[in-house]
Amino acid sequence: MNTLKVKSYEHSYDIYIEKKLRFKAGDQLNKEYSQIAIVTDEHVSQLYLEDVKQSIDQKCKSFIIPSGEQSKSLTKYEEIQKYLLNNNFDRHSAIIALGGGVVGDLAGFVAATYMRGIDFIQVPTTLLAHDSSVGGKVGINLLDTKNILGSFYPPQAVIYDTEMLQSLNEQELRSGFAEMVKHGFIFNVDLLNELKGINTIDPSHPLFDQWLIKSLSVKKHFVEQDEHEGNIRRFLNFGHTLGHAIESTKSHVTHGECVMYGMLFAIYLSDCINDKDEKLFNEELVNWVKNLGFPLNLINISDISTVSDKMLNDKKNSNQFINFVLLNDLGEPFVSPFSIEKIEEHLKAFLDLKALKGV
Ligand SMILES: O=C(O)C(=O)C[C@@H](O)[C@H](O)[C@H](O)COP(=O)(O)O
Repeated sequence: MNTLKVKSYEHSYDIYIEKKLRFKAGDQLNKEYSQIAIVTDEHVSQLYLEDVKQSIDQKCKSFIIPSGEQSKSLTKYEEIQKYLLNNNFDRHSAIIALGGGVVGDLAGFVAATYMRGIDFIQVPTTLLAHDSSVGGKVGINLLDTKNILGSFYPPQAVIYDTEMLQSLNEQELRSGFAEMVKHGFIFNVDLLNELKGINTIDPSHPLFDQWLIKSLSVKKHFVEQDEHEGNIRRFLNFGHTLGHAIESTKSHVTHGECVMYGMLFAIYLSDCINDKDEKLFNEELVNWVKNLGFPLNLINISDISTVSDKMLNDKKNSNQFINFVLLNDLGEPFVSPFSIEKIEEHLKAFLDLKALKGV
């Protein structure tokens, strides 16, 4: 089995990566708990809840939430807390988050705050969750603003059965793939080049698990050095400043699709700042992204004021300046502050690019 150990202030934890791991998820729990609540969503529960439940030889209940981002809410947070309380979950109990980023973020935040913190274990079922299940960021949305209530609360373990990725649809695969590409852009250029060699996202590709491990290793690299995002962890937010703003205003697009669009803008912005002859934003990049099926028409001129308003709520901001993660070069991220007026100007020019308009 492939294992990555992640160091954390609280405790170190392992990421286990192997096909069919859901059938032996229970073996990776290294404690006897008084009770376990598996939090999952309507879709995943039908596919994998029984497999995971059966692998656990401990007292186990389940709580099922509606699938989708709207579940990352105060209402669902409160419902799960009440469920735990009404079912006498104590400090020696645990939560297993079985699902994608929504389940992991919500269940993790519940675990972080119930009785001031109980154990939680991430069992990611999506490609996107390779990113969200590692690093301890847990939280929910408020008033359409992404992840604005939350905490850093590392899991006890991440149990990743990559066979489950085969049940994802194209849009879900794209969503997670964007985060793998992000890890390539900000740190592992070899990974980026390998990913650029493919034109379909296929989790049964013989190298897919290895790419995933490389991507997880980039995440590990940043979170181990700056767990609470005082400095370099901000680089993991590449593409998210615009990405989150778009995501909170559109319902039909996924997190990763918005992040990919946000990365394209950040790359364009990097070129404007760097003023080098060789541009990072080029037609080849746009065509690759387009051929993978990423939507490149997520916003138009009339959306600019709405998304820039949303960007003002970004957690990286300081003194009304929007801190964008940009690239000096591939694998060389840095953070640069912009006024909202400057960003709006750049966004207008970006939307006017021929490469984007041609789609
Ligand atoms: O782990 C991080 O740090 C990241 O920024 C990774 C992001 O890909 C992830 O989407 C994260 O949840 C975003 O966090 P936020 O602080 O921007 O809400």
